[in-house]
Amino acid sequence: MSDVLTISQVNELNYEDFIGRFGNVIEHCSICAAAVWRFRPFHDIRHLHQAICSFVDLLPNTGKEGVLRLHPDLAGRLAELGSLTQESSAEQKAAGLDTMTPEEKQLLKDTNSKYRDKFGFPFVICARQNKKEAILKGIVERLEHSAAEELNIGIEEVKKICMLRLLSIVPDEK
Ligand SMILES: NC(=O)N[C@H]1NC(=O)NC1=O
Repeated sequence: MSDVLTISQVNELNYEDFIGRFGNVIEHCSICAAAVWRFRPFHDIRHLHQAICSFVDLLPNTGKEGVLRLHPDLAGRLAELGSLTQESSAEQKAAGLDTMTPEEKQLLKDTNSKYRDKFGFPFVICARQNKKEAILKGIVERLEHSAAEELNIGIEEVKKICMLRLLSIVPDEK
C-alpha cells in the first residue's frame, strides 16, 4: 500500500486496515477510529475528521480528560527516552522542541508539572501549529484558566492535531 491514500481507497479499507492507518490520529486512542468506521463512505477527509470530532464531543468530561491524558508531555520523559509515537515525535520536532536550550527545557518541564498538578491532565497544544516560543508562552497563559476552559481548549487542540495527522495520510484533493 502506498504511503498516502485517496478518500476512495480509505472507503475501501476493511476494519483492521482502517485501524492500522487511522488508529493513532488521536494519540493512543484507536477507539476514535474504531467508532467512526461504520460511517463510511466518507466524502472527503474533512468528513472523516468531523465524524471523529463528533465522537470526541459526545464523550463525557471524564472521557475527554482521558483523551488528554493519553498525550505525552511536550519535551517530557517519553521524548527524552525516545519513546514517543512516530507522529508525536515528528510534531515535537516541527515545533523545535528538540532544539531547546537547557533553560527552556527546564521551564517547560516545571510548567508542565504545574499544569498537570492544577488540572489533573497534561497540557496539550498542536505542536505543528506553534513554535517552541509560542508553546512556552501558551502554557504560562493557559495555567491561569479554569479546568473547564482548559478541558475545552485541550480538546480543540487534539482536533487540530487529528486534522493534520489525517492530512498526512490522505492529502487534501482540492
Ligand atoms: N502534550 C501535547 O500537546 N502533545 C502533543 N501535541 C502534539 O502536537 N503532538 C503531541 O503529542
